[in-house]
Amino acid sequence: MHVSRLSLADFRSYADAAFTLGDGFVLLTGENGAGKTNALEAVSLLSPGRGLRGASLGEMARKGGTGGFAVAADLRASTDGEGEIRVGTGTLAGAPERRQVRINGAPASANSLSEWLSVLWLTPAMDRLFVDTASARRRFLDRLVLALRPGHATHAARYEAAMRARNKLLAENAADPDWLTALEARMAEHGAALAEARQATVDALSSRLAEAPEGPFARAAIALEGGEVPDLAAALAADRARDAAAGRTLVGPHRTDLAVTHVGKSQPAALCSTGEQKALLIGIILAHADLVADATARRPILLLDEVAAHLDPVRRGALFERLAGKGQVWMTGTEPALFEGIGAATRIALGG
Ligand SMILES: Nc1ncnc2c1ncn2[C@@H]1O[C@H](COP(=O)(O)OP(=O)(O)OP(=O)(O)O)[C@@H](O)[C@H]1O
Repeated sequence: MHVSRLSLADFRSYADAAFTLGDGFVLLTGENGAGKTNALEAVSLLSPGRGLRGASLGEMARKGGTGGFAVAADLRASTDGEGEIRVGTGTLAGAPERRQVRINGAPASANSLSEWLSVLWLTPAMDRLFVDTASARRRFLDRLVLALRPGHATHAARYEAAMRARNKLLAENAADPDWLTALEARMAEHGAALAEARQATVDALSSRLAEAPEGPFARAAIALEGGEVPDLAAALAADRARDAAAGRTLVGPHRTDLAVTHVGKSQPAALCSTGEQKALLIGIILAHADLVADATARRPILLLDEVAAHLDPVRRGALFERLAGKGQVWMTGTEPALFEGIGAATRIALGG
Protein backbone atom coordinates (compact mmCIF):
# COMPACT_ATOMS: atom_id res chain seq x y z
CA MET A 1 0.00 0.00 0.00
CA HIS A 2 1.15 3.52 -0.66
CA VAL A 3 -0.50 6.89 -0.16
CA SER A 4 -1.47 8.10 -3.64
CA ARG A 5 -3.11 11.30 -2.42
CA LEU A 6 -2.88 13.15 0.89
CA SER A 7 -5.27 15.98 1.79
CA LEU A 8 -4.91 18.16 4.87
CA ALA A 9 -7.45 20.61 6.30
CA ASP A 10 -6.59 22.82 9.27
CA PHE A 11 -3.78 20.43 10.20
CA ARG A 12 -0.84 22.21 11.92
CA SER A 13 0.48 24.86 9.50
CA TYR A 14 -1.73 23.63 6.62
CA ALA A 15 -5.08 25.40 6.13
CA ASP A 16 -5.90 23.39 3.03
CA ALA A 17 -3.45 21.32 1.00
CA ALA A 18 -3.38 18.25 -1.20
CA PHE A 19 -0.49 16.20 -2.57
CA THR A 20 -0.52 13.61 -5.34
CA LEU A 21 2.11 10.95 -4.70
CA GLY A 22 3.74 8.05 -6.44
CA ASP A 23 4.99 4.84 -4.89
CA GLY A 24 8.70 4.96 -4.02
CA PHE A 25 10.52 8.01 -2.72
CA VAL A 26 8.60 11.11 -1.65
CA LEU A 27 11.07 13.94 -1.06
CA LEU A 28 9.89 16.98 0.88
CA THR A 29 12.20 19.96 0.79
CA GLY A 30 11.92 23.47 2.17
CA GLU A 31 13.40 25.85 4.67
CA ASN A 32 13.08 25.41 8.44
CA GLY A 33 9.43 25.74 9.41
CA ALA A 34 8.14 25.06 5.88
CA GLY A 35 5.91 22.21 7.10
CA LYS A 36 7.98 19.13 6.23
CA THR A 37 7.64 17.39 9.59
CA ASN A 38 3.97 18.40 9.78
CA ALA A 39 3.32 16.51 6.53
CA LEU A 40 5.10 13.41 7.88
CA GLU A 41 3.13 13.70 11.11
CA ALA A 42 -0.11 13.69 9.07
CA VAL A 43 0.95 10.41 7.40
CA SER A 44 1.91 8.95 10.77
CA LEU A 45 -1.69 9.50 11.91
CA LEU A 46 -2.79 6.92 9.35
CA SER A 47 -1.77 4.36 11.98
CA PRO A 48 -2.95 3.86 15.58
CA GLY A 49 -1.47 6.03 18.31
CA ARG A 50 -0.48 9.65 18.69
CA GLY A 51 1.69 10.02 15.60
CA LEU A 52 5.38 10.73 15.26
CA ARG A 53 5.48 13.66 17.67
CA GLY A 54 3.39 11.90 20.31
CA ALA A 55 1.38 15.14 20.46
CA SER A 56 -2.16 15.66 21.69
CA LEU A 57 -4.88 16.05 19.06
CA GLY A 58 -5.58 19.59 20.28
CA GLU A 59 -2.04 20.65 19.35
CA MET A 60 -2.50 19.37 15.81
CA ALA A 61 -5.49 21.56 14.92
CA ARG A 62 -4.29 24.68 13.10
CA LYS A 63 -4.06 27.75 15.31
CA GLY A 64 -6.59 30.23 13.97
CA GLY A 65 -8.52 27.45 12.23
CA THR A 66 -11.95 26.00 12.94
CA GLY A 67 -10.76 24.04 15.99
CA GLY A 68 -10.86 20.61 14.34
CA PHE A 69 -8.63 19.11 11.63
CA ALA A 70 -8.79 16.48 8.90
CA VAL A 71 -6.19 14.24 7.31
CA ALA A 72 -7.44 12.11 4.41
CA ALA A 73 -5.52 9.66 2.26
CA ASP A 74 -6.15 7.47 -0.74
CA LEU A 75 -4.24 4.21 -0.40
CA ARG A 76 -3.36 2.21 -3.44
CA ALA A 77 -1.89 -1.27 -3.64
CA SER A 78 1.66 -0.83 -4.86
CA THR A 79 1.60 -3.29 -7.72
CA ASP A 80 -1.61 -3.15 -9.74
CA GLY A 81 -2.98 0.23 -8.71
CA GLU A 82 -6.38 -1.29 -8.02
CA GLY A 83 -8.46 -1.52 -4.90
CA GLU A 84 -8.10 2.05 -3.75
CA ILE A 85 -9.03 2.62 -0.12
CA ARG A 86 -9.86 5.98 1.42
CA VAL A 87 -8.90 6.52 5.03
CA GLY A 88 -9.37 9.65 7.04
CA THR A 89 -8.74 10.83 10.57
CA GLY A 90 -9.13 14.04 12.49
CA THR A 91 -11.20 15.85 15.07
CA LEU A 92 -14.38 17.89 15.07
CA ALA A 93 -14.34 21.48 16.32
CA GLY A 94 -16.72 20.61 19.17
CA ALA A 95 -14.60 17.66 20.38
CA PRO A 96 -10.94 18.59 19.76
CA GLU A 97 -9.52 15.67 21.79
CA ARG A 98 -11.69 12.93 20.28
CA ARG A 99 -10.09 11.19 17.35
CA GLN A 100 -12.40 10.22 14.52
CA VAL A 101 -11.39 7.58 11.97
CA ARG A 102 -13.14 6.64 8.75
CA ILE A 103 -12.31 3.82 6.38
CA ASN A 104 -14.09 4.02 3.02
CA GLY A 105 -16.51 6.48 4.58
CA ALA A 106 -17.55 4.29 7.51
CA PRO A 107 -16.59 5.10 11.11
CA ALA A 108 -13.81 2.80 12.34
CA SER A 109 -11.46 2.47 15.30
CA ALA A 110 -7.94 3.87 15.12
CA ASN A 111 -6.60 0.38 15.82
CA SER A 112 -8.26 -0.99 12.68
CA LEU A 113 -6.02 1.27 10.56
CA SER A 114 -3.16 -1.17 11.07
CA GLU A 115 -5.09 -3.80 9.15
CA TRP A 116 -4.60 -1.66 6.03
CA LEU A 117 -1.15 -0.17 6.31
CA SER A 118 1.92 0.04 8.52
CA VAL A 119 3.75 3.29 9.08
CA LEU A 120 7.21 3.43 10.68
CA TRP A 121 9.31 6.52 11.31
CA LEU A 122 12.66 7.87 12.35
CA THR A 123 12.77 11.43 13.65
CA PRO A 124 15.52 13.57 15.18
CA ALA A 125 13.73 13.20 18.55
CA MET A 126 14.48 9.45 18.40
CA ASP A 127 18.22 10.15 18.39
CA ARG A 128 17.90 9.88 22.16
CA LEU A 129 15.97 6.60 22.13
CA PHE A 130 18.73 4.50 23.67
CA VAL A 131 19.31 6.91 26.55
CA ASP A 132 15.60 7.68 26.89
CA THR A 133 13.13 5.94 29.21
CA ALA A 134 12.16 2.27 28.89
CA SER A 135 8.66 3.39 27.95
CA ALA A 136 9.96 5.28 24.89
CA ARG A 137 11.81 2.14 23.75
CA ARG A 138 8.73 0.04 24.47
CA ARG A 139 6.62 2.33 22.25
CA PHE A 140 9.25 1.96 19.51
CA LEU A 141 9.18 -1.82 19.90
CA ASP A 142 5.38 -1.95 19.90
CA ARG A 143 5.29 -0.06 16.61
CA LEU A 144 7.62 -2.69 15.13
CA VAL A 145 5.33 -5.42 16.48
CA LEU A 146 2.20 -3.73 15.17
CA ALA A 147 3.51 -3.88 11.60
CA LEU A 148 3.58 -7.69 11.92
CA ARG A 149 0.60 -8.21 14.21
CA PRO A 150 -2.29 -5.76 13.64
CA GLY A 151 -4.05 -7.13 16.75
CA HIS A 152 -1.21 -5.93 18.98
CA ALA A 153 -2.71 -2.46 19.49
CA THR A 154 -6.00 -3.94 20.67
CA HIS A 155 -4.25 -6.20 23.20
CA ALA A 156 -2.18 -3.23 24.39
CA ALA A 157 -5.28 -1.04 24.78
CA ARG A 158 -7.20 -3.75 26.69
CA TYR A 159 -4.24 -4.54 28.94
CA GLU A 160 -3.79 -0.82 29.75
CA ALA A 161 -7.51 -0.33 30.38
CA ALA A 162 -7.65 -3.30 32.78
CA MET A 163 -4.49 -2.09 34.55
CA ARG A 164 -5.89 1.45 34.94
CA ALA A 165 -9.14 0.05 36.35
CA ARG A 166 -7.18 -2.18 38.78
CA ASN A 167 -4.96 0.72 39.91
CA LYS A 168 -8.08 2.82 40.51
CA LEU A 169 -9.77 0.06 42.49
CA LEU A 170 -6.65 -0.50 44.60
CA ALA A 171 -6.57 3.21 45.39
CA GLU A 172 -10.06 2.89 46.88
CA ASN A 173 -9.55 1.13 50.18
CA ALA A 174 -12.58 -1.16 50.03
CA ALA A 175 -11.79 -2.79 46.68
CA ASP A 176 -13.99 -5.72 45.66
CA PRO A 177 -11.69 -8.81 45.46
CA ASP A 178 -13.81 -10.53 42.79
CA TRP A 179 -13.66 -7.50 40.57
CA LEU A 180 -9.88 -7.31 41.08
CA THR A 181 -9.55 -10.98 40.17
CA ALA A 182 -11.53 -10.41 36.97
CA LEU A 183 -9.34 -7.43 36.00
CA GLU A 184 -6.17 -9.39 36.77
CA ALA A 185 -7.38 -12.24 34.56
CA ARG A 186 -7.88 -9.73 31.73
CA MET A 187 -4.40 -8.32 32.29
CA ALA A 188 -2.95 -11.85 32.25
CA GLU A 189 -4.79 -12.74 29.04
CA HIS A 190 -3.84 -9.61 27.06
CA GLY A 191 -0.42 -9.39 28.74
CA ALA A 192 0.43 -12.90 27.51
CA ALA A 193 -0.56 -11.88 23.96
CA LEU A 194 1.61 -8.75 24.20
CA ALA A 195 4.60 -10.68 25.50
CA GLU A 196 4.26 -13.41 22.87
CA ALA A 197 3.99 -10.93 19.98
CA ARG A 198 6.96 -8.90 21.22
CA GLN A 199 9.12 -12.00 21.64
CA ALA A 200 8.18 -13.32 18.19
CA THR A 201 9.02 -9.93 16.64
CA VAL A 202 12.35 -9.66 18.45
CA ASP A 203 13.25 -13.22 17.38
CA ALA A 204 12.34 -12.64 13.72
CA LEU A 205 14.06 -9.27 13.66
CA SER A 206 17.17 -10.72 15.33
CA SER A 207 17.58 -13.28 12.54
CA ARG A 208 17.14 -10.50 9.97
CA LEU A 209 19.73 -8.33 11.68
CA ALA A 210 22.14 -11.25 11.78
CA GLU A 211 21.85 -11.56 7.98
CA ALA A 212 22.20 -7.81 7.33
CA PRO A 213 25.31 -6.62 5.51
CA GLU A 214 28.20 -5.63 7.79
CA GLY A 215 28.14 -1.98 6.73
CA PRO A 216 27.61 0.84 6.35
CA PHE A 217 24.95 0.84 9.08
CA ALA A 218 26.01 -0.58 12.43
CA ARG A 219 24.55 -3.99 13.21
CA ALA A 220 22.35 -4.19 16.27
CA ALA A 221 21.58 -7.14 18.53
CA ILE A 222 18.23 -6.80 20.26
CA ALA A 223 16.58 -8.52 23.21
CA LEU A 224 13.64 -8.06 25.56
CA GLU A 225 14.49 -7.15 29.12
CA GLY A 226 12.21 -7.30 32.15
CA GLY A 227 8.44 -7.58 32.28
CA GLU A 228 8.40 -11.39 32.13
CA VAL A 229 6.13 -12.95 34.73
CA PRO A 230 5.34 -16.67 34.34
CA ASP A 231 1.91 -16.49 36.05
CA LEU A 232 0.86 -12.86 35.86
CA ALA A 233 -2.63 -13.33 37.38
CA ALA A 234 -1.17 -15.02 40.46
CA ALA A 235 1.62 -12.44 40.77
CA LEU A 236 -0.87 -9.57 40.57
CA ALA A 237 -3.14 -11.16 43.18
CA ALA A 238 -0.16 -11.58 45.51
CA ASP A 239 1.02 -7.99 44.91
CA ARG A 240 -2.21 -6.10 45.64
CA ALA A 241 -1.02 -4.49 48.87
CA ARG A 242 2.37 -3.58 47.39
CA ASP A 243 0.80 -2.10 44.24
CA ALA A 244 -1.78 -0.20 46.32
CA ALA A 245 1.06 1.35 48.36
CA ALA A 246 3.04 2.19 45.21
CA GLY A 247 -0.04 3.61 43.46
CA ARG A 248 0.78 1.60 40.30
CA THR A 249 1.27 -1.95 39.04
CA LEU A 250 4.88 -2.98 39.63
CA VAL A 251 5.18 -6.10 37.46
CA GLY A 252 3.96 -7.07 34.01
CA PRO A 253 4.65 -6.52 30.33
CA HIS A 254 4.13 -2.75 30.75
CA ARG A 255 7.62 -2.81 32.29
CA THR A 256 9.39 -4.51 29.36
CA ASP A 257 12.41 -2.75 27.87
CA LEU A 258 14.18 -3.28 24.55
CA ALA A 259 17.91 -3.86 25.07
CA VAL A 260 20.04 -2.92 22.05
CA THR A 261 23.73 -3.71 21.60
CA HIS A 262 26.21 -2.52 18.96
CA VAL A 263 27.51 -5.89 17.76
CA GLY A 264 30.78 -4.66 16.25
CA LYS A 265 31.73 -2.92 19.47
CA SER A 266 30.06 -5.35 21.91
CA GLN A 267 28.70 -2.26 23.58
CA PRO A 268 25.25 -1.25 24.81
CA ALA A 269 23.71 1.24 22.38
CA ALA A 270 23.40 3.85 25.13
CA LEU A 271 27.21 4.06 25.32
CA CYS A 272 27.67 4.55 21.57
CA SER A 273 28.24 7.90 19.85
CA THR A 274 25.28 9.88 18.49
CA GLY A 275 26.18 8.88 14.93
CA GLU A 276 26.56 5.22 15.89
CA GLN A 277 23.19 5.26 17.64
CA LYS A 278 21.58 6.73 14.53
CA ALA A 279 23.22 4.05 12.37
CA LEU A 280 21.91 1.33 14.72
CA LEU A 281 18.39 2.72 14.48
CA ILE A 282 18.53 2.95 10.70
CA GLY A 283 19.82 -0.63 10.55
CA ILE A 284 16.92 -1.81 12.72
CA ILE A 285 14.33 0.04 10.64
CA LEU A 286 15.73 -1.26 7.33
CA ALA A 287 15.85 -4.86 8.57
CA HIS A 288 12.35 -4.50 9.97
CA ALA A 289 10.93 -3.08 6.73
CA ASP A 290 12.31 -6.12 4.85
CA LEU A 291 10.94 -8.48 7.49
CA VAL A 292 7.45 -6.94 7.31
CA ALA A 293 7.47 -7.04 3.51
CA ASP A 294 8.31 -10.77 3.53
CA ALA A 295 5.99 -11.71 6.38
CA THR A 296 2.91 -9.74 5.32
CA ALA A 297 3.46 -9.16 1.59
CA ARG A 298 2.95 -5.47 2.39
CA ARG A 299 5.78 -2.96 2.68
CA PRO A 300 5.49 -0.47 5.51
CA ILE A 301 5.48 3.22 4.66
CA LEU A 302 8.69 4.74 6.03
CA LEU A 303 8.91 8.33 7.25
CA LEU A 304 12.53 9.43 7.58
CA ASP A 305 12.65 12.95 9.00
CA GLU A 306 15.97 14.74 8.47
CA VAL A 307 17.80 11.45 8.11
CA ALA A 308 19.72 12.34 4.93
CA ALA A 309 21.28 15.45 6.48
CA HIS A 310 22.83 13.40 9.28
CA LEU A 311 24.59 10.91 7.04
CA ASP A 312 27.88 11.29 5.18
CA PRO A 313 27.60 10.98 1.37
CA VAL A 314 28.64 7.28 1.35
CA ARG A 315 26.05 6.26 3.93
CA ARG A 316 23.43 8.46 2.27
CA GLY A 317 24.05 6.73 -1.07
CA ALA A 318 23.87 3.32 0.62
CA LEU A 319 20.57 4.26 2.28
CA PHE A 320 19.02 5.37 -1.03
CA GLU A 321 20.23 2.18 -2.67
CA ARG A 322 18.74 -0.06 0.01
CA LEU A 323 15.41 1.74 -0.10
CA ALA A 324 15.02 2.09 -3.87
CA GLY A 325 12.04 0.10 -5.15
CA LYS A 326 11.03 -0.83 -1.60
CA GLY A 327 7.68 0.82 -1.15
CA GLN A 328 6.87 4.39 -0.24
CA VAL A 329 9.65 6.16 1.64
CA TRP A 330 9.13 9.77 2.71
CA MET A 331 12.25 11.82 3.37
CA THR A 332 12.72 15.45 4.35
CA GLY A 333 15.62 17.83 3.91
CA THR A 334 16.25 21.55 3.70
CA GLU A 335 18.13 21.18 0.37
CA PRO A 336 17.21 19.20 -2.77
CA ALA A 337 20.98 18.59 -3.16
CA LEU A 338 20.79 16.10 -0.25
CA PHE A 339 18.87 13.78 -2.55
CA GLU A 340 21.12 14.04 -5.58
CA GLY A 341 21.43 10.79 -7.48
CA ILE A 342 18.34 9.23 -5.93
CA GLY A 343 16.57 8.79 -9.28
CA ALA A 344 12.80 8.58 -9.69
CA ALA A 345 10.86 10.27 -6.87
CA THR A 346 7.88 12.47 -6.08
CA ARG A 347 9.54 15.81 -5.29
CA ILE A 348 7.62 18.39 -3.27
CA ALA A 349 9.07 21.82 -2.54
CA LEU A 350 7.29 23.44 0.41
CA GLY A 351 7.05 27.10 1.43
CA GLY A 352 8.91 29.97 -0.21
N1 LIG B 1 -1.22 23.75 15.50
C1 LIG B 1 -0.51 24.56 14.69
N2 LIG B 1 -1.11 25.57 14.01
C2 LIG B 1 -0.41 26.36 13.17
N3 LIG B 1 0.91 26.22 12.94
C3 LIG B 1 1.56 25.23 13.58
C4 LIG B 1 0.88 24.35 14.48
N4 LIG B 1 1.79 23.47 14.96
C5 LIG B 1 2.97 23.78 14.39
N5 LIG B 1 2.85 24.84 13.55
C6 LIG B 1 3.89 25.49 12.74
O1 LIG B 1 4.21 24.69 11.63
C7 LIG B 1 5.44 25.16 11.09
C8 LIG B 1 6.16 24.09 10.34
O2 LIG B 1 6.64 23.11 11.24
P1 LIG B 1 7.44 21.79 10.75
O3 LIG B 1 7.95 21.16 11.98
O4 LIG B 1 6.63 20.99 9.83
O5 LIG B 1 8.65 22.44 9.95
P2 LIG B 1 9.82 21.73 9.14
O6 LIG B 1 9.65 22.11 7.71
O7 LIG B 1 9.90 20.30 9.47
O8 LIG B 1 11.08 22.53 9.74
P3 LIG B 1 12.56 22.09 10.20
O9 LIG B 1 13.39 22.06 8.96
O10 LIG B 1 12.94 23.22 11.08
O11 LIG B 1 12.45 20.80 10.92
C9 LIG B 1 6.18 25.80 12.26
O12 LIG B 1 6.41 27.16 11.98
C10 LIG B 1 5.21 25.63 13.43
O13 LIG B 1 5.20 26.77 14.27
